[in-house]
Amino acid sequence: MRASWADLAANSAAENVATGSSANGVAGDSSRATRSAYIPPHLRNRPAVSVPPAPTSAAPAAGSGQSGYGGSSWGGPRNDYGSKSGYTGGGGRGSWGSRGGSWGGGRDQEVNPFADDVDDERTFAEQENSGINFDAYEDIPVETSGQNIPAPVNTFAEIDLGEALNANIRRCKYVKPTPVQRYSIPISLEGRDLMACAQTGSGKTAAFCFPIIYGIMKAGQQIQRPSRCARTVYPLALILSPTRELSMQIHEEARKFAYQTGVRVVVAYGGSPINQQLRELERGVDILVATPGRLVDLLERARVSLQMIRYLTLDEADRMLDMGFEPQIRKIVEQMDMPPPGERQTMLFSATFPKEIQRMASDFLSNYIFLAVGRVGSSTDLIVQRVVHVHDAEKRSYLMDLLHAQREGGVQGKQEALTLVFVETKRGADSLENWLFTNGFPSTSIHGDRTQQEREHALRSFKSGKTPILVATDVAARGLDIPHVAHVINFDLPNDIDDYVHRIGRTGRAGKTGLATAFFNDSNASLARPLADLMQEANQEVPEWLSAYARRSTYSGGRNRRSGGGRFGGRDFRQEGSFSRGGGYDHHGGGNGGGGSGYGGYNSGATSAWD
Ligand SMILES: Nc1ncnc2c1ncn2[C@@H]1O[C@H](COP(=O)(O)OP(=O)(O)OP(=O)(O)O)[C@@H](O)[C@H]1O
Repeated sequence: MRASWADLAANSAAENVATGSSANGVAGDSSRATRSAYIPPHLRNRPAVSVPPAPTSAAPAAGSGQSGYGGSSWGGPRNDYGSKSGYTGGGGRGSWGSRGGSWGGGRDQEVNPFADDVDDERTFAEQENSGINFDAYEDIPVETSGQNIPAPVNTFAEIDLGEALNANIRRCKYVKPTPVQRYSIPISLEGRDLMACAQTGSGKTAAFCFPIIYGIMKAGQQIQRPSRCARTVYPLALILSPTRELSMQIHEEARKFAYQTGVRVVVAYGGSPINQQLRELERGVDILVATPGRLVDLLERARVSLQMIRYLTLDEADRMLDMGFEPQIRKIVEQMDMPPPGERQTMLFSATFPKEIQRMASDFLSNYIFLAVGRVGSSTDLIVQRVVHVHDAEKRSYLMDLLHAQREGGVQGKQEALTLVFVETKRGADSLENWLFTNGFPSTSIHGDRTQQEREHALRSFKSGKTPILVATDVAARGLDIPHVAHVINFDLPNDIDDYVHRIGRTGRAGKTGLATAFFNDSNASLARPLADLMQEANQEVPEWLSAYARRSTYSGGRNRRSGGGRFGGRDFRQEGSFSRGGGYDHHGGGNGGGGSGYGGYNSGATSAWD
């Protein structure tokens, strides 16, 4: 068993144990409550109609006559909390308590989730999102397949998401939808099930959050939840992700999108005190973001019921249905009280979708649309990939050279740039972090043997630039959206090419450019061919020695057959003759159309980098 899988196994195991450790960074951040009155600089002097400022006092927006949803008089979805919750509905914008707020008397104030953005602005001069290079997305290949596929949109204005959500989109400084958003939001708004495969850093989180938030806002009062006997809560949407940090991140993003919409988002993940999470749940939950282990714990304690789930999202869905997580996911989705496919809406998202996983995932879906959004198919590809031949014994000194060069010249001119170094084992991470530190490179590490507090502290320290080098196992490979990661170094390469795709995707996000360097030697020979192919498809320079490795490697199939081929991280397995369900379906190639060779099968029995 590889240590990187052990990381996750450790997570899972820990999720079933309520630790006695003190409050973690997410929930225990007392400074946030006091920041709710602060209006960040980028929101000052804006006309109120364009971006409603954060509330500055306990006086709620609810009852102001403004509707949080499109102008209708929507009373908010909170019908299972009654007077106990302190939420009074009555206006479009429900308000919940800040974390420290008292929940029995009066109406609590919803904490402004945009307040933290100010910290980023102070640390890094460059601001995100508004400067996104959308031209790079113009020639992106897109494929959709399935029946009656809704048309894509070009602008957010074409989609009716309601004023409150639109205001949050503006607060996030999203000017245009990204390609995956252009296609998937109309599909999801029509209530269709979806399997979406789109490149790393292309905005999948918003793509699944917007329709869920809108759907809950729209359903509003019509949703009748069971009366709250005992202390069971009934979320309407469930978003599952494989790691604690990713769940925390999705929660933070979703809270921004749901700000002042009346939709309440709560997170539950292992390694931090369950009682605190239970308290948050008791205050009401519409959207529950969770890791599987902690959710199973909550379900077994009957503190959460899935009976009212209308929306189910698996982020990093291929990972969630991989061997490690599949039993837990099946338990949650098929063996508890969740409505079956067809009665709930199911959305699966990832940057990679092996065909065998697609086949398994189709159990969870009903008449779904497959969406593949490819990489940018030109030399403007956002991540520059380099691979260097380095023997194990020389890796440290090579790394040192790279870091010195980076310090002197900056990566792509960015002095403040962050560097993420992936290693194979937890011990290897500790050892490399220590070595870097003693050699004058402030660094930290994240892996499954560190406590949750240590992991969160490490991530904060890295994000802030205090320790601009993060040594990580695969626990940090998926989903984490850390601005200013300019360089990803695969000190140890993974066994699985899809893991490589996710790792390098920690840079070059949201239209920005990034650099990925891989240390390759004989022990990585099995990766030579898929790596050379991937680099070639992305218009990267493939060194002659790597091509020679690739030619020599006997191609045995298995996990390293990339399922997407060409410019996609995955293509609809139903396109293959073997698919027999459901009859005919439409198939559209968008952008530059299809193309790509496609590797065909995927051997679920093969070991992955997570094992
Ligand atoms: N329409 C948009 N305009 C500008 N920025 C956007 C837009 N949508 C999302 N973003 C930003 O793009 C970044 C990447 O988004 P996100 O983390 O959702 O990517 P992802 O596709 O889920 O990546 P991964 O596959 O690595 O999980 C985030 O910082 C997000 O705020």
